[in-house]
Amino acid sequence: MATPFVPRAVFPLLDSVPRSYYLGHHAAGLAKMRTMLSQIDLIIECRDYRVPLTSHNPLFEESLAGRERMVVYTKKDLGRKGGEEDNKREALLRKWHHPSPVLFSDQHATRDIRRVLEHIKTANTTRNSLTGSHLMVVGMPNVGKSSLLNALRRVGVGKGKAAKTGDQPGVTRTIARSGVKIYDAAEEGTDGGSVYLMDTPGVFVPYVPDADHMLKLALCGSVKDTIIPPFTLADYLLFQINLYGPKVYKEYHPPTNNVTELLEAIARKNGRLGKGGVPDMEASALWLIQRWRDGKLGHFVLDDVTEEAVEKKLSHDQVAPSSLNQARKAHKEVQRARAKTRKSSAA
Ligand SMILES: Nc1nc2c(ncn2[C@@H]2O[C@H](COP(=O)(O)OP(=O)(O)OP(=O)(O)O)[C@@H](O)[C@H]2O)c(=O)[nH]1
Repeated sequence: MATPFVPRAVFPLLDSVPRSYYLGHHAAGLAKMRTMLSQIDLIIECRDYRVPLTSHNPLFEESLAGRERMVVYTKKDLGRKGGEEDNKREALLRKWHHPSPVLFSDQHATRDIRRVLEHIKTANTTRNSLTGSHLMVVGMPNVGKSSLLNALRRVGVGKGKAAKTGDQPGVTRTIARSGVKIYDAAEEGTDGGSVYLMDTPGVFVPYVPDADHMLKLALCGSVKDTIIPPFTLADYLLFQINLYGPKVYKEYHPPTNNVTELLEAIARKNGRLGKGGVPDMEASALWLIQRWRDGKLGHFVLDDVTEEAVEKKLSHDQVAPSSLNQARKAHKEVQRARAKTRKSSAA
């Protein structure tokens, strides 16, 4: 009888995975957001539904404190299975962010977008009806900020796309002079002014605590695909898929923990062969990753959201170095300590 498949319980901690992706336009964007804060009535913070804990950026807490906030978990369609587990997770996230409202959205689901709009309007009735309300959408790179802005505009004022979107991070790099109208009070005949939403560039955390965080964020597209080798990322994806359900790739290979075997099978089936019929592993790795990002290899959440995990995250953020220089220093210290350990064990 064949032995049952056992997925890997842990993924090896890889020292080679970079732990920072804090770019010039992230820092510049954040600095600009800070200067604009006094004109902003409400901040919409976007986080990725698939990584609710990992896509939390303490920089926003630190830099944009003191403003009313709403948290929107984007790309719900890619993470939600539609069961009790999802309800439990969502309840926990609501508790975590209380008293800020928490919403979950799929950019194409008009019902979700309408719900976000309703919350915005409720907050808006208490504001200045002459100048209107000015909102800012913030979040990690590629989390779906511009898409949310476009969806709110579509549902709110029935107009087309105003912000450029794309499947790689860094499409929005600057902040426009004025916001985009997403609600017209005169047209609707309501109290409170119209609502304008300002798009901002995605801002990455200065320094992620470990390789696992970086791999999750890279899988969700917060990091450019050139930063982590596709083979490593595909291996991490396979590790995650196997925990969820290894049958999703059954048309290519039976359940396996060996990414080389799976990528070779994909290359053969998709005809991605190089000279002499050698499987193109990189092309297959990128294809596998993209297929998951498109929601074609299962819908699941990469973070394990429990009371304990939320507590841990909160206490880590409180003690973790948040400034970039401190973060770099801490990273170098860790590297030095590792090198020292390696040297002494080699001696
Ligand atoms: N499936 C799904 N995809 C989404 C959703 N929202 C956004 N996306 C996709 O995610 C990718 C990134 O979306 P953007 O709106 O450009 O993300 P951003 O946060 O503005 O990105 P930056 O410019 O890096 O700050 C695009 O390919 C979108 O089509 C969603 O609700 N569901």
